[in-house]
Amino acid sequence: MSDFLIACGGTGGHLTPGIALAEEMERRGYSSLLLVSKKRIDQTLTEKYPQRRFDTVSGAPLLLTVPGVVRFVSTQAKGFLHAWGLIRREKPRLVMGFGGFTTAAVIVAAWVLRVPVALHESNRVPGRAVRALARFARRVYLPRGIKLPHTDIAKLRHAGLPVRDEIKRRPRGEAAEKWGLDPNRRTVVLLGGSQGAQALNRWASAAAPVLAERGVQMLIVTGPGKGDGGTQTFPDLEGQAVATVSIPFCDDMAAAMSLADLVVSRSGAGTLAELIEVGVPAVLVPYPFAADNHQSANAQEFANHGAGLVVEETSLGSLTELVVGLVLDDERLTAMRSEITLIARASTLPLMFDDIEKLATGGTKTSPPFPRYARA
Ligand SMILES: CC(=O)N[C@H]1[C@@H](OP(=O)(O)OP(=O)(O)OC[C@H]2O[C@@H](n3ccc(=O)[nH]c3=O)[C@H](O)[C@@H]2O)O[C@H](CO)[C@@H](O)[C@@H]1O
Repeated sequence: MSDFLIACGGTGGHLTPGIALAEEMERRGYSSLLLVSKKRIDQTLTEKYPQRRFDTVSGAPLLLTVPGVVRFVSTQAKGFLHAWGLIRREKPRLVMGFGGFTTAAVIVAAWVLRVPVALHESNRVPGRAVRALARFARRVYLPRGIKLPHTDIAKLRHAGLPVRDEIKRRPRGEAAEKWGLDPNRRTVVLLGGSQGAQALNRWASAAAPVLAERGVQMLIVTGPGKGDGGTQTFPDLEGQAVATVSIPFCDDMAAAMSLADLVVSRSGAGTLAELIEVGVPAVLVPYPFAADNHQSANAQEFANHGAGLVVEETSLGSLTELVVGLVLDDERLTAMRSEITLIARASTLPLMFDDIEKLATGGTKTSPPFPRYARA
């Protein structure tokens, strides 16, 4: 039995908020089962949480080709049957979906079995899954200011993205030691989302000696399968060695962010929420092929708050100069960090958690207690 089934597979940006929700609900005395995909990133991330219960659900994104549609239908059907069995066995109070291709089958199965459903959209352009599934949900959580057309507004709430308990600022020395870096040097950390970003990795390799010359060290998270990792050193203007460390996957994002004076990153909603939690300014390079260009919308919002800058991938040629200027500019970095503190203070996450708990226990007018679905 699980109080919550949380469908959160497919990318790190879907999975980590699912873990964060499970952590919060555990504090409130509820159990959760997290449903993830069979993708390598899900398996890598889940290994870090042996104390949590995970299950895998089939699913594939909808590609508009004949094999793509066949694969979508067959994996969703398989996912539906599996989810049906799980819901009957686990008897959840609520099924929560964080979007993505593994959400659909689980949400539809829950709706058919009359289990309350809630959805969460983290991006500033709602994804296809959340748009299509909103009709089955009693509640849809959206980023502040984002609308979902054709959906009963009584269902909609604005809320941020839950981040895992471990995502807290840590002592810089401890973080530097983890990767053999110097706690007293300016540091740029490169992040490419959960899959890594080749274009940013190429930029970082070319920029590392230039940054080192100005005394700036780098930690580069290349993404799984996109590099072997290792340490290189380059001289600064006095001939002192400055390190650049590459790692394929970061299992301690709080430490990486705590070490950074400045992050250079893709603008997935997960990374942005974590940057806000740890309080780190960023130069954001949106993934240009994200659905409906949602990473640009995410990045623009972060920049509009004064927390960072946006550079399009087509302008990577100017990125090194911009990063060198910014990471050595104390006044600007301090101003950006204060803006981030203001964003963090405006968080409505506690309200969202209360609301989810109420939905699960039958406590709101818009969410009547589970009709015709009896908890055993
Ligand atoms: C290419 C693509 O479609 N990306 C989407 C994907 O982002 P994607 O999952 O790539 O990136 P996000 O920034 O949203 O989230 C990454 C998550 O993985 C964690 N992490 C990442 C790398 C690592 O080495 N270790 C680690 O733990 C991060 O701490 C974070 O929690 O889902 C997001 C949420 O729908 C979307 O906003 C993104 O546009």
